[in-house]
Amino acid sequence: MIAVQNLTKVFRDKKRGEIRAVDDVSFTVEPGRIYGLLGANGAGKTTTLRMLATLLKPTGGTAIVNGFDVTREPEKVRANVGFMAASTALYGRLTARETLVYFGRLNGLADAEIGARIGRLSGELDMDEFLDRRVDKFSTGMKQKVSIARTLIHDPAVMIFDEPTIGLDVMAARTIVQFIRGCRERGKTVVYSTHVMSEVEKLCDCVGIVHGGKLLAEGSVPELRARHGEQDMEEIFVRVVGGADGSPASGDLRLKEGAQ
Ligand SMILES: Nc1ncnc2c1ncn2[C@@H]1O[C@H](COP(=O)(O)OP(=O)(O)OP(=O)(O)O)[C@@H](O)[C@H]1O
Repeated sequence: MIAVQNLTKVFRDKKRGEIRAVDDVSFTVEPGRIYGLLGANGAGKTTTLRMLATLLKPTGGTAIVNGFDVTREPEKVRANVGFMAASTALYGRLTARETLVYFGRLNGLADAEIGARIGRLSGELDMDEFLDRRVDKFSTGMKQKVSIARTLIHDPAVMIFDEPTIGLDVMAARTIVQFIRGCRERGKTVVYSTHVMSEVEKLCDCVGIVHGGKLLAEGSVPELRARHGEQDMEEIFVRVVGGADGSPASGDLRLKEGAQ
């Protein structure tokens, strides 16, 4: 489970001054659920996920991940989390299998366990055909699959994906969406960031619309549709974000405040 309360991250930038990248954000994700952070470039998605994965320290607020506090117990959080960053790099000279063995050992797994995990992940992510080829010759989709498998080699309870299908073709993206659904079925707690509306519709049990570091609206896709009297997620997104930018206020802010 993930419980985020009033999470805030302020960066101090020489040129831009104080940037509230994440501003008083609260949400929870239960095991067996997928929470989607939906936002445009610069909304604060990556910063939120990096704090959950203990790669950045919050300026304020708390985040409890699988029972551990990201600030006070970062090692325990890391042991229970798999974080697939948009910028995950791979060693070009290793094969996919060597990469996974390497990260499995780094996570303290025994070789037999690593072998079993590779077999399972490779099947689920459709990697069998290129498992023993060098990573530097891989397509973007193949690399992304290796990145995901590498991130989840220790079978963590909490899985965090930062825009996992960005730049992928339809087939590779489908495999990854299918894979994330499978994680939910196995009871994992999944947080996922994207700006692709159709993926949110297909995948997320709950969607949080973020903009300017703030969580402006939250709910399942059917709830958001009913609240706005609108079927199209893109239209709902534009209304929520537009409301925050000064056009006639959307009801979401008030509804969220009312719910707290
Ligand atoms: N290390 C940093 N120093 C200063 N500002 C930062 C830093 N990291 C992020 N920011 C700023 O914080 C804000 C939120 O960035 P973030 O990367 O979290 O957004 P995002 O929603 O993930 O966007 P994208 O889809 O482009 O990845 C942006 O204004 C960004 O420029």
